[in-house]
Amino acid sequence: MEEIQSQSENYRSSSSSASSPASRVPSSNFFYLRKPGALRQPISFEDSPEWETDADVRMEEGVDQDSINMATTPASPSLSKLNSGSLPSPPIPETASSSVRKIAGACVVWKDLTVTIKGKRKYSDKVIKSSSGLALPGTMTVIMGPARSGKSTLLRAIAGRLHHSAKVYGEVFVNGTKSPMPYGSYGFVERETTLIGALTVREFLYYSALLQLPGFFCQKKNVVEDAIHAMSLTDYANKLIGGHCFMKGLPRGERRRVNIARELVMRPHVLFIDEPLYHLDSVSALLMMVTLKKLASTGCTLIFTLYQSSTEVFGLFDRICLLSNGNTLFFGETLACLQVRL
Ligand SMILES: Nc1ncnc2c1ncn2[C@@H]1O[C@H](COP(=O)(O)OP(=O)(O)OP(=O)(O)O)[C@@H](O)[C@H]1O
Repeated sequence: MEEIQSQSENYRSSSSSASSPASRVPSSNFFYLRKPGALRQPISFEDSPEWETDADVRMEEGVDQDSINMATTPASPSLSKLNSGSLPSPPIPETASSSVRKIAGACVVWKDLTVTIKGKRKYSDKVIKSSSGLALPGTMTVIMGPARSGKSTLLRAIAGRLHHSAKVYGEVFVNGTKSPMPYGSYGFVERETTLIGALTVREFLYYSALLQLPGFFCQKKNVVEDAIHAMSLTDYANKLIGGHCFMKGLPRGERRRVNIARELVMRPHVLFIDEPLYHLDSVSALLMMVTLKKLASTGCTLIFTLYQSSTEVFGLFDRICLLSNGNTLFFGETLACLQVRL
């Protein structure tokens, strides 16, 4: 809890100016109800969320990808421990992370989040009870727990994407500012999404970029190629997504990667994923997690839910939020979780 408090203060002072409205917001027992337009204050990111500015620079100057936007992100404090610890963690190819474009992640802090959801007549019991935690740039934070423990609800509450029948109490700070994240600054991958089976992976991502992003078509080519590269989809880029009628489709793992790549074309600072390993076998799950780890190493803040994980996959997480029936049993570094007796 002290870590959460200090990180929140740290980012508030470093990312927001002295006159930031965030410093004027009462920090305790503040009723946080999401309303359109309410509490809108600019969130300070280390680089601009306007992706096309960077694309312009790269196209016009032909600069190497890594030299653009070398925003420094705090290294994962627990990664070194994990690698030196007893947990086996699969090797992450150095070349892959070094060739992927850098993204400035954001520090996300949630404090005393409580969620109630309206049933048929009245607001039900609390689905999430006073949960607190944080996710840092360049790290993977996982929300774990048994079925119906409230994982998806907590993820949605942090992202500000709960249904209007839900009431949220508590606070969420992004880089020290209590404000909904602006369009394009974050991505949210649903558990099950629809892909267009008649298109190839590359075509599908182009269409997504065309629909989601402003700017010229040629600028979007770069972000699409970046997303394909980041999700290790190069071998599948020209293959049909398929999967409808009698057409054989991409394997499940690759379909999930396409879902995530679709959000990556926005170059989000924070990426939320509901169950990235949904319906994946153990090998695909491990490969997916290694890809996500590489993505996090580019600077992006990753927050996702998981129902279960193998030991190898578990060793890749930086922080874990353990839920049971809406209660947060544990929040902290993954290694520390193994030493706690619940
Ligand atoms: N829209 C809703 N209306 C009513 N109750 C809901 C709604 N969404 C979630 N709940 C309730 O909140 C609780 C937690 O649901 P949630 O989907 O967040 O859990 P979960 O841990 O993600 O579960 P699973 O992994 O099985 O999807 C459940 O008891 C569920 O019935």
